[in-house]
Amino acid sequence: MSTTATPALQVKDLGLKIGGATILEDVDLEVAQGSFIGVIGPNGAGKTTLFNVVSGIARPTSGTVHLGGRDVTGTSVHRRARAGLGRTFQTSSLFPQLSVRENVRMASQVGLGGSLSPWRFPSRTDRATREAEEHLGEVGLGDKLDLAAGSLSHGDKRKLEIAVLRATDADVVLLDEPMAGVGSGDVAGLSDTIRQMHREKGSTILMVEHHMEVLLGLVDKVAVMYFGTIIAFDTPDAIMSNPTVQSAYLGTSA
Ligand SMILES: Nc1ncnc2c1ncn2[C@@H]1O[C@H](COP(=O)(O)OP(=O)(O)OP(=O)(O)O)[C@@H](O)[C@H]1O
Repeated sequence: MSTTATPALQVKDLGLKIGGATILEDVDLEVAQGSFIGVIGPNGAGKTTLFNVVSGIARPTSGTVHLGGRDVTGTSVHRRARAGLGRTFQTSSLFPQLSVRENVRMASQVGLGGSLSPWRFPSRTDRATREAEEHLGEVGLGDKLDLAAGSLSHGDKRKLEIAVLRATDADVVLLDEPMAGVGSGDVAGLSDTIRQMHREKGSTILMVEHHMEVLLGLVDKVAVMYFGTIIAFDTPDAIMSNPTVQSAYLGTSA
């Protein structure tokens, strides 16, 4: 199989049972390299759980996860991050007391192959700082480098998370509701930032987002989850006119 034909991410027959409850069942998804996939579905459909299984936070009870053709099903979160997987969470994962620059610099340092010990690779640390400032300029936080991350507005925190992701140099990026809690004035800017990350870096992106207008404006394909499984995976137009999707999820208000 040629490299370009290898999917960036492949989940096969994925299942997760917790206690007596089936959270995921028979989830199959093949994501081509460089594509941008939206993941939608009603509350509790299993979207975040799928991201948790893909990133290694949760272990599936059946099925496999492959990243770039490599089986990572039993591996740790850390190992998957090293294999090029990055993600954001519904709630922020920033270091609130550290500066905006420092949050991204640490990610850059790791992305450059260094450790988190600044005294061990001083030259890399300098490069990491330069890169961090570049990424922060790209997301529109160039004038907030020295502020504590915790003092930023919600919209700016989400931009900072995107800058952190860019710095980690992740090939496959999972964005979990990046627009949640973002004010209407920040939605377009954040959406542009995500689009830019996808286009310039060629990252493969999977994004859970309830803000349908934003999602449909960004993605190539949409996966629809319903009761722990994927009931449709197609282009936005095909999804919007799919009768199964309409009756299961979108309803008459779509
Ligand atoms: N650790 C757990 N223990 C028990 N049930 C869980 C656990 N994690 C998730 N669930 C259940 O699994 C189902 C799927 O949850 P999940 O958060 O993945 O849904 P979601 O599609 O992301 O929802 P939302 O859009 O509201 O974020 C829910 O019914 C949830 O209560």
